Amino acid sequence: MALLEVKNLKVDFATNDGTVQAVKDLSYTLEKGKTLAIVGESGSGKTQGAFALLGLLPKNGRASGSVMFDGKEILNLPLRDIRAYRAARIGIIFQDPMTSLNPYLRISRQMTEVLELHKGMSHSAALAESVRFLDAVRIPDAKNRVRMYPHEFSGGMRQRVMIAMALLCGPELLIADEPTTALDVTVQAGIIDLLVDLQEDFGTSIILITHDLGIVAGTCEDTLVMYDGRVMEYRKTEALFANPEHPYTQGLLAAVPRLDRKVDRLSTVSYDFMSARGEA
Ligand SMILES: Nc1ncnc2c1ncn2[C@@H]1O[C@H](COP(=O)(O)OP(=O)(O)OP(=O)(O)O)[C@@H](O)[C@H]1O
Repeated sequence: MALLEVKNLKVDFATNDGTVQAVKDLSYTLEKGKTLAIVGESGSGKTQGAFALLGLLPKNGRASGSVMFDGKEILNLPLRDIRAYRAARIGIIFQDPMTSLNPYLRISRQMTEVLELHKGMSHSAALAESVRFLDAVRIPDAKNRVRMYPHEFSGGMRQRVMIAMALLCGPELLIADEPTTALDVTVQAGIIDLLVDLQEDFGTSIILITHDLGIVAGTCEDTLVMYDGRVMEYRKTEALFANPEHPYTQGLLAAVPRLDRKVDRLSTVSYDFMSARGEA
């Protein structure tokens, strides 16, 4: 059974000028432990299509269609029911870590609260677990840094903290919405590499939302290309890169560093990543 099955998802927004159809028809399937990239230009409906799964749409938004998670319909569940899925079974990381991190609370407090609430852990066990997760996302000196406030971390480190928080309760699915867009290129490579490693270690399924096809190759098994709220192309990433069928995908690929230079690009990324390990 698939972990996530999205069928004919639609998202509409009521505005003063009428209805905006942000997502017109979105269907895909994600198996356990697999990684799917959802790619498309700004405004194509990637984010709202993911927010709809978790009941995170803005107030004027309405979703219809079907979202089966682990065999159960979760679309439009009452808030208290969908909250049981958020964090515990489905984690989300945003482009800007400060969307999820409270600037006024130490990281330790923010992480331990989640574990105490969702896992019923004692404070000392939750603190030890928080340090373990900060270690897992390669925050040096996690034992001491856990006491810091978000602003005391660099952008790349804050993104790592948010990944640690999203993984804390062992979610089966992690939705990463443009997780590296705000970061510079070397730090981006480190974060993507980290996600791939964590996916292997924790067996978490990942949906990676991005406008950048360049970070998808070598990261995600499947790629779904969205344009104007619809699926343009949905295939194995390798096949899509080798032979893009849809003219829109061909255009997106043309905007990525040239395919015939792919090997150069990848080796540059891995080189950058080595130096990025000591980053931030
Ligand atoms: N609250 C809202 N009211 C009306 N329209 C909205 C609202 N939120 C989003 N939209 C519209 O929905 C469409 C899809 O937005 P969405 O954020 O999903 O795009 P995206 O592909 O994720 O783009 P980006 O990469 O810029 O985040 C856009 O046209 C956007 O203007």
